[in-house]
Amino acid sequence: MDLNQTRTTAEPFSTSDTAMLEALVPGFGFISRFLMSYLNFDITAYFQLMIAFTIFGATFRYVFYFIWERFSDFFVSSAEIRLDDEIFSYLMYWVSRQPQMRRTNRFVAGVKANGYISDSDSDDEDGDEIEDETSWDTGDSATATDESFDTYWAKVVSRDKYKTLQFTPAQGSHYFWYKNRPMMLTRSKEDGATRYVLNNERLYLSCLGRDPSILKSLLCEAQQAYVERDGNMTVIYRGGRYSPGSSYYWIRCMARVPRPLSTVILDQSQKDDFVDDIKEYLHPRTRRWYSNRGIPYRRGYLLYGPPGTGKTSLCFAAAGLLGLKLYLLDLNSSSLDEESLLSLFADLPRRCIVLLEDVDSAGIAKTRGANQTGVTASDTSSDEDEAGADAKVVTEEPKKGGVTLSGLLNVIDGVAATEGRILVMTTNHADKLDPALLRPGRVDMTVTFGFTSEADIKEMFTSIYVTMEGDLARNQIMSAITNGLPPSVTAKVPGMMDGKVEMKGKVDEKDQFQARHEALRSSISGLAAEFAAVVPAGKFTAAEIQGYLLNHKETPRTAIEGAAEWVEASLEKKRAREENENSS
Ligand SMILES: Nc1ncnc2c1ncn2[C@@H]1O[C@H](COP(=O)(O)OP(=O)(O)OP(=O)(O)O)[C@@H](O)[C@H]1O
Repeated sequence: MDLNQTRTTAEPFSTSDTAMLEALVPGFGFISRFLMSYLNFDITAYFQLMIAFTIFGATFRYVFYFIWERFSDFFVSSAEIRLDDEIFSYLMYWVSRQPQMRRTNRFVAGVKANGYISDSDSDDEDGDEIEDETSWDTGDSATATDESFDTYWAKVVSRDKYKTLQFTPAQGSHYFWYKNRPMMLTRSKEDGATRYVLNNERLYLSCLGRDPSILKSLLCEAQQAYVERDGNMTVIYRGGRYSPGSSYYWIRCMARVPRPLSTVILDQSQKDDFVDDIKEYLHPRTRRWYSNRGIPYRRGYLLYGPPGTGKTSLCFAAAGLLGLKLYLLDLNSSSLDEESLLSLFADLPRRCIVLLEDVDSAGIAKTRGANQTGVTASDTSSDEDEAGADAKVVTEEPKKGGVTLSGLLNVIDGVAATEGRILVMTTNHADKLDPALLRPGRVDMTVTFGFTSEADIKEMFTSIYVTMEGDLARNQIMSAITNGLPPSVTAKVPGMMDGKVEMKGKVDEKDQFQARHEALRSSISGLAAEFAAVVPAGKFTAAEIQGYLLNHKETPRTAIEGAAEWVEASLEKKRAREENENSS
């Protein structure tokens, strides 16, 4: 066949057409020449057909989407879930646990449950810890030697190298069955998403039919699954950002075992007053009472005292006792501005505790100029102070970055401030705080923490050395009940000889534990008195005493013997620090 002739007769395009095609479809000339020379196939002869197919395809696609959209409007129910809402985490958590979803061939792999909660939130971690501990404990306590620890530790270390992989569906649509109904989950990134992966993601959950109740029931189930994994743990959120430059959210950071209030060493009446006041505030009649009188339903507390005296511990214990979530916010962050603060407070649930730690160091205390006077919460009820303070708010110069005092005051009790939350602020220097921050309505109760009294020291000692039921695996309770106490101590405890428990007949293990526990506790109280006689009252914080005792946590006798030396060294250090501070 004459190639030149074929080309001239079959070529329906002029040179300029071919040039245009080359511009539209890069490589067109090369492909067409290649097909012609090797396969003797003239692509240009079919070009019109191809264009017709393309137009048909595009039209079909458009029509298909048009019909699908109309169909969806009438026959599909759909729920949109946004990233900045907690329900996003509920659904991701639920989805990541669905066997059908685990089989999807397009997924996001990660070591976090869904990428929206922090590492420490890994819900399985605590469980693993307990499992490991139990498997270590189940050996005979007498043989719980270095060797068994080494085995346990090798297991923990090797497991920690491998974080559990979690899989969530990738962007696009995924289909699954829920309660015998076909469902579709679409994960998409909306316009405006930045290079940060997490920005602006949405989930769409759809089902056939105009009745959305199946979607609501799935979302409720997801919420239940998410909430149930916390059990009675105290859930802690912190105000933070998913990425630099993005907005502030409350990010769930962990769920911790609640701290019993009894483990916080503080005057019992102070503890009772604090907790009773919160309980009274949370009572539904109080809410009615506030609203009937037009008083904003808010309550604020100031926990004031030297570092390490138990302010945070009390707040955490109260949250655990009342089953409230704890929201932590660091006012020192320079990226936190007033708008973020407002939106964070607006996002708070109705009942929760917001903890602002060390408000004195947040910079807001120093923005009010030099005319500050030493003020405590009790001073603040004076109208004069209040008026003066509020007047100062108006003249305050806005700070560059960070939160200003007026910004904080607005959030706490401005017109747009949220109602129902409990605000707890802690400080080491109440005198540095502006009176406006401390006035009633913002701070309604002050709890003062101080150095340990003699009774506190005894209580700390007892709480460290007494064996608690939860400390040990069940089969270790009896043998380890002596808790390292030397025979000289345990021999004096009824029913206990040379550190061993006398078993008289078959007695319920738990009752025996209780009886021995009581006996041992009274014997430890003797040691506690000895310790308290050496450690002077009013000189040390609970954290300091706890720190010392933890160095001898198995050997109370050694702790008592070394106490005098520790007291002297610690007091000397304190004196030197004070002198340093005074001279500088
Ligand atoms: N009153 C207390 N009762 C029991 N434990 C305490 C007490 N005070 C401090 N501790 C222990 O000391 C450590 C620090 O306590 P915590 O964080 O509550 O002190 P803080 O007063 O909030 O300190 P800071 O002002 O530095 O934040 C914790 O491990 C806690 O268990």
